[in-house]
Amino acid sequence: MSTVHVVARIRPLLNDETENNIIVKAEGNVVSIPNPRNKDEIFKFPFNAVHGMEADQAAMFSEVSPALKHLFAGNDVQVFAYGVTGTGKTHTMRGGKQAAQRGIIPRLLHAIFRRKKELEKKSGGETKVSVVMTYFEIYNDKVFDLFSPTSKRTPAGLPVRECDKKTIVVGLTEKAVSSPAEFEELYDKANDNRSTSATKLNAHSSRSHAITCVKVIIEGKEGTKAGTVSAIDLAGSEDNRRTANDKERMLESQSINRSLFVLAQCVDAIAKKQSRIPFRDSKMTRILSLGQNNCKTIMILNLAPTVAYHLDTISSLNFANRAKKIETKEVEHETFQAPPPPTQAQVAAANRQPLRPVQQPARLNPGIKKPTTATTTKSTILKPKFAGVEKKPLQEKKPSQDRPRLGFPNGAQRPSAASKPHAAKESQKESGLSSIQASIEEMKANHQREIEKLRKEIEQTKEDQAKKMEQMEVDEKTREAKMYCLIAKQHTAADEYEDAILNYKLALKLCPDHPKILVRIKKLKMLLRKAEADHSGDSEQVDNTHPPPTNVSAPAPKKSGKKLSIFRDPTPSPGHQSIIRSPCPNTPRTRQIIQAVLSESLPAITKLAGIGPKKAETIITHVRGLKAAGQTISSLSDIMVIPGIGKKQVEKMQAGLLDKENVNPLPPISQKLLKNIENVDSGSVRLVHPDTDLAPIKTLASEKPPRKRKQLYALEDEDEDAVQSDVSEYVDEGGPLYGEKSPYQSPANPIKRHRAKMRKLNSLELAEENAVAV
Ligand SMILES: Nc1ncnc2c1ncn2[C@@H]1O[C@H](COP(=O)(O)OP(=O)(O)OP(=O)(O)O)[C@@H](O)[C@H]1O
Repeated sequence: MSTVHVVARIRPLLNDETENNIIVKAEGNVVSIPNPRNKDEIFKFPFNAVHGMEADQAAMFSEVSPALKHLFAGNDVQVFAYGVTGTGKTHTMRGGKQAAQRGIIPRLLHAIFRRKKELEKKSGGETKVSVVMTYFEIYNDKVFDLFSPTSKRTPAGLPVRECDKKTIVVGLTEKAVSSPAEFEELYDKANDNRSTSATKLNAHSSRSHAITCVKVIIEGKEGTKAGTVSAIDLAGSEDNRRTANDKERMLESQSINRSLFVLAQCVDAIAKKQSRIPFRDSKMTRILSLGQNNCKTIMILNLAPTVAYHLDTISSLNFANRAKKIETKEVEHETFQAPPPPTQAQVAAANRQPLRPVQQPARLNPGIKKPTTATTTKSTILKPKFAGVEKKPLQEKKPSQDRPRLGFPNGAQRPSAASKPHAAKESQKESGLSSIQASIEEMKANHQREIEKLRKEIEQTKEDQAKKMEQMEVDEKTREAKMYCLIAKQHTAADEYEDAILNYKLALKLCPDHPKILVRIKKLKMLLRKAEADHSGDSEQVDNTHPPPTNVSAPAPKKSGKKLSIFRDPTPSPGHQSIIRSPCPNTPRTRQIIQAVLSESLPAITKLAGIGPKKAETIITHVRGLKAAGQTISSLSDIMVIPGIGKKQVEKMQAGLLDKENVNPLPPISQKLLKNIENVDSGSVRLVHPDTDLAPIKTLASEKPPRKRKQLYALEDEDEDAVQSDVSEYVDEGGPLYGEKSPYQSPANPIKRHRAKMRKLNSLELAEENAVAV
């Protein structure tokens, strides 16, 4: 009976690691590491051997080579490397290509072939040694043959079966190997099939547990015996907060961590001598069957020296501390006569010995004797001298002679356990205590990490909520500002610049310093100033130059946008043609409505859409009242306030006019223009604003009057359009304020406006020509 032989190896510093970060030290056969919670307290973990950073590959193999004797005696040997990712497991087991860098597995094979040669030579050819090999990996809890190409893999992997209480991988390729060179070739090729990837912690991280099984069959005079050495390069546990793994790597990592967790649980259960050991919870533990295989087991504990791995290193040390207590019985295989050539199942079966926990031998393998108390005692006595953690403070405070102390000063040697059984017991107790203490520390640290994580998550959630609230506020403001802008546009469309400015100012309060709103306000203010300035001058001009139409009084210009009007120069010089543009208060449609209203004529007013005789009478009464008070109607808003006439009614009137215009083949504008041209006197052009109610001139009806009307409308509406279009463009630009199109968007887009301008120029030229011709 022997325990698992645990050898710790501390890897050297990597390029990105510095000496002042070293915390793990090799002191004889003890690994020392500070308590993560209290740096002054040093934990000490004794093992069968400890190799420091300077240890080479040959030194590591020296820990394994004695097991060759057992192998050639027909025993099984198991070597496995355990440790966190990036601690040097693959380096230890496989190593590099150069002879000095070769790891345990190639060195084992070389040693096997050397011994084979010696044996065969010594026996004078009577003994024949053959070597058969299988190599497979457990990736995401599935078994894949590394001797067969990855393209031949099935998604489910190879099945694992229990046969005669042994774990067998069905369908593995067995390769007979006759020389080290042949092995090297096979091994290198198979390693290409192994699942490795770059992670943040290791550029060539093993994503699987790789298991190399080498069966040595010795045929001699006395019969045949076979021993198998299994070398296992376990994948490393990973802290996924540090790996920055992607989705695929995370899945691998979860599988790796899970299988290692099950392994730790198995080790715990074995150490506590529990009846149920959860081997079947993962394929790796099923195949590894730690402590159940009656074979010599060597565990290489790979450690990183730096503080970055502090907690992981403590976790690994605890695991190894428990694993070293696992007892295994080395059972020599029965020698048998004339063996048939090994079948695939037999080779696989031979990879594992009958498994049974030492404490329940009868249950799993009734053929093997239950260990006696004496055996157990012997095993206990052979426990390492240094057992567990040294607790300096405790030791200094309570140096009582009567009470057993919890630790020893650094470097102090406990008397040999074999010579002093009482001391050995004490040492065992202390070891147990210190390992419990280390576990508690580890648990505390884990809890602390969890709490930290939760705290961060809560903070993050709070931050997110605050951001959401802020965003909601901004959205609300934007919505409100949008509304104000739309109202402002509506006012702009109705030439109510003051109201428009007011609404833009309200929008500006919600979106301070918004450049486009500022520009809009500036423009509107300019327009307002101009309209006010024009108001006085223009009304005089209109009054002077054009008497009001017979039945419609002229509209009074209100604070409104600049409109273009073409009128006769009051003092034209003979032979001189002049075209003078003057601002005009309202759009033609608005003016038409105002004219009708001011006409106080029942038929003219009832012509307006939605106005019946009753409403017309109300309007006439209202207008007369105003006139009596020395006031007049000068804008649509003046009409809106007439009792019984609201905003909707005015919109109806506008819509009605629009419809009429669309069906009228010869609208008054063109007629007015032509009449004026006809009436031109002494060579000067007289183009009037098309408000005058003139009779149609049929002779010139062929000049596509609707187009002319449009041209003039475009001409007159140009500035208003520009404002509207700007607002629309503003909306179209999808600035922070405006997400949707305004229903008040200008009908004329920039191209149309440009075309209208061109048409306007053409029409003016045409008008001039016509005037001259007349
Ligand atoms: N003893 C050593 N001497 C020199 N370099 C080493 C030693 N041990 C490890 N390294 C280097 O450390 C790095 C990580 O080693 P390795 O890939 O063997 O880690 P691992 O434990 O197998 O990681 P994983 O579990 O992710 O596969 C490699 O670059 C390796 O060369």
